[in-house]
Amino acid sequence: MRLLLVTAVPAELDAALPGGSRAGVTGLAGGVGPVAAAVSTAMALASGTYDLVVSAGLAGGFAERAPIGSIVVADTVRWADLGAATDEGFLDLSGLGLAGGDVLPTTGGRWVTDALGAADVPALTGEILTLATMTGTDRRGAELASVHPAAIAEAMEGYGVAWAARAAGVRWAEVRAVSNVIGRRDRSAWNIPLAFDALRGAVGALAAAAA
Ligand SMILES: O=C(O)c1cccc(C(=O)CC[C@H]2O[C@@H](n3cnc4c(=O)[nH]cnc43)[C@H](O)[C@@H]2O)c1
Repeated sequence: MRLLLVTAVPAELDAALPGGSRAGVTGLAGGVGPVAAAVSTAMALASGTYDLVVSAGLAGGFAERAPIGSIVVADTVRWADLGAATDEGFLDLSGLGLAGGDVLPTTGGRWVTDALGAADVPALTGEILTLATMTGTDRRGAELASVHPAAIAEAMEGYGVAWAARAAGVRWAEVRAVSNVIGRRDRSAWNIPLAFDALRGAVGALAAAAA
């Protein structure tokens, strides 16, 4: 198994994969947001051969769905702010009569949950939203929780990684550690050390299964 692990920032990669690579796993800090993630992933897939791409890093967890320190695994990913904000509410691309922007079911999520299960790493599975704009108010967090009842977490890159992997015909998944509760931005309430410990454990399990 040749696994490409794509984080947003180098600190996430250092935490997830100390040293940047392991047998069977290549790490890449691809940048923040769906566009940087998609371009970096597409370039990596064009210059190397991989069986699975994993979008990994920190995430915000929806209150009472994914607590700080938990590992979340996507069964589907959705780019939740791709569309139009209208007086009648948010319209996604299909609501605008445009193609693209579909919810993407992961093609490598089962391999990931099996690998985590084999290593006794607890994980929550559900939809992970991709947002170009990180949620920073309680009002927006409550709105997203209501509109997306199956969503357990949000991050900023998963959909971009998935889009690039899908275009290249490579299986993909999203695995994250929850560092903060989605809502009013309060950097002091983020627990990055706890999330990084959890992320290191989860990625270690994936590396063991890939080796
Ligand atoms: O401040 C630090 O020390 C620090 C160290 C490592 C990473 C960070 C980040 O800010 C990572 C940003 C990255 O994390 C995802 N993320 C985390 N929480 C959320 C959220 O509530 N909503 C959306 N995205 C979130 C995201 O994928 C970012 O790219 C800071």
